[in-house]
Amino acid sequence: MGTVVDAPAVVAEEATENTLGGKKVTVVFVLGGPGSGKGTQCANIVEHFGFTHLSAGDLLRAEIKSGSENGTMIENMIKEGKIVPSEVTIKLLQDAMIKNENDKFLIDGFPRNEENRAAFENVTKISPAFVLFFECSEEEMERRLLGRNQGRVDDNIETIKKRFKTFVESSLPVIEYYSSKGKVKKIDAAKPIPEVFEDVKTIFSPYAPKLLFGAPSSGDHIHIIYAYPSRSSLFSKLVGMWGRCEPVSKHSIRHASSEHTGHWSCRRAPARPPRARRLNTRSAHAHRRPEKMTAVHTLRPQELFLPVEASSWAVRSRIG
Ligand SMILES: Nc1ncnc2c1ncn2[C@@H]1O[C@H](COP(=O)(O)OP(=O)(O)O)[C@@H](O)[C@H]1O
Ligand SMILES: O=c1ccn([C@@H]2O[C@H](COP(=O)(O)OP(=O)(O)O)[C@@H](O)[C@H]2O)c(=O)[nH]1
Repeated sequence: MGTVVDAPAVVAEEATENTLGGKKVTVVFVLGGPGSGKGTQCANIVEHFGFTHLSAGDLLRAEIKSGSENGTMIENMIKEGKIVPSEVTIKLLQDAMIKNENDKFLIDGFPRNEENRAAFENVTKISPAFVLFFECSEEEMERRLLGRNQGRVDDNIETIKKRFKTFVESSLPVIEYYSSKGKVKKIDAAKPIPEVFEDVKTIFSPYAPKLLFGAPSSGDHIHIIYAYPSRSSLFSKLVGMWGRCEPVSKHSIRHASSEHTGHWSCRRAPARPPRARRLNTRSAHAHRRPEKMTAVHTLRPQELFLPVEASSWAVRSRIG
C-alpha cells in the first residue's frame, strides 16, 4: 500500500503585485452603508495620515457632470440605488490613482459587490492592505442621509431604501469575503464623529508620519528630518501647516524599505500675486520663488531622532 500524501492545498490566487503605473501602492477600502460616515472619516484620515481619498461615488458623479457618454447610464443607476458596471468604476479609480503622485489611497464606497471586487483585483492586481468597515444601524444612517443637504439625487427616502437593500444583498458579501481573509477592521460608526475618529486613528497608527526632527530656524525657514511613508504627502502636510511653503533644497534623500528618510529645507513663499496679475504659470512661479536661499539650521547628531508627530510639532514650534 502506498502512503497517502496530502495533495498540496489549492490556494486561491491573490492579487499581490500592488503596483500601478510603476509605483508600489497601498490601498485601503473604506466600506459601510450609505450615510455611515465614510466620506467624513476619509477627510480626517487624509489630514492626519497623508492618504489620498478616492470616493467612487464622487468619481461617478464627476463623470456625469463631465458630459461623458456614460453619464446618463450612471445617473440612472445612482437614482435607482443600483451598482454601476465594474469596468466604468474601475477605469475611473485606476486613472485617478495613476494620475496622483501619492502612493497611499483610500478607496471609499468600492467594491460594492463581489463582481466589483474580483474585477478590481484582476484588472489592477491590487489587493487592499485592509478594509475599514463602518458599522451603523439603518435608522441612524437614514437620519444622516436625510440631513446631508448636498443636493444629491439619491438622498431621498425612496432611493435610500433601495440603497440599503443593495448594501445588504450585494455589499455585505464583500465584507464577509475580506473578513474570511482576516482583513476587515470594524468600526462602531454610530458614535459621534470625533469618537469614531479616535478608533480610526488607532487603526491607522502604523501610517502616522514620524517627524524625526523639526526645528524652526532663522526667519521663516524650517529644517526637518523625517521618516514618512511618502515624501509628497509630507510636503502637502507642510503646505497645509504653513499656507504656502516651498522646498529650497533637498539632501540625502535615502530610500529605506518603504520609507523615505532625508531632510528638506523649506521656507515660506511670499504671498501669491492677485489672480489678475498671474498672466501665465511661468511668471506666477517666478514671482513666488524666494529670492535667495539663506543659511539653514545645521543639525547636530544629538538633535536627530526626536520623535514628534507632525501635528503636535506644528503646535510646539508655533508655526501654522
Ligand atoms: N459619526 C457621525 N455622527 C453623526 N453624523 C455623522 C457622523 N458621520 C458623518 N455624519 C454626517 O452624516 C452625513 C453622511 O456622512 P458621509 O460621511 O457623507 O457618509 P457616507 O460617505 O458613508 O455616505 C453627513 O452629513 C455627515 O456630516
Ligand atoms: O463603486 C461604486 C460607488 C458608487 N456607486 C453608485 O453611487 C451611489 C452613491 O455612492 P456613494 O458611495 O457616493 O454614496 P453612499 O452610498 O455612501 O451615500 C451608489 O448608491 C451607487 O449607485 C456605484 O455604482 N459604484
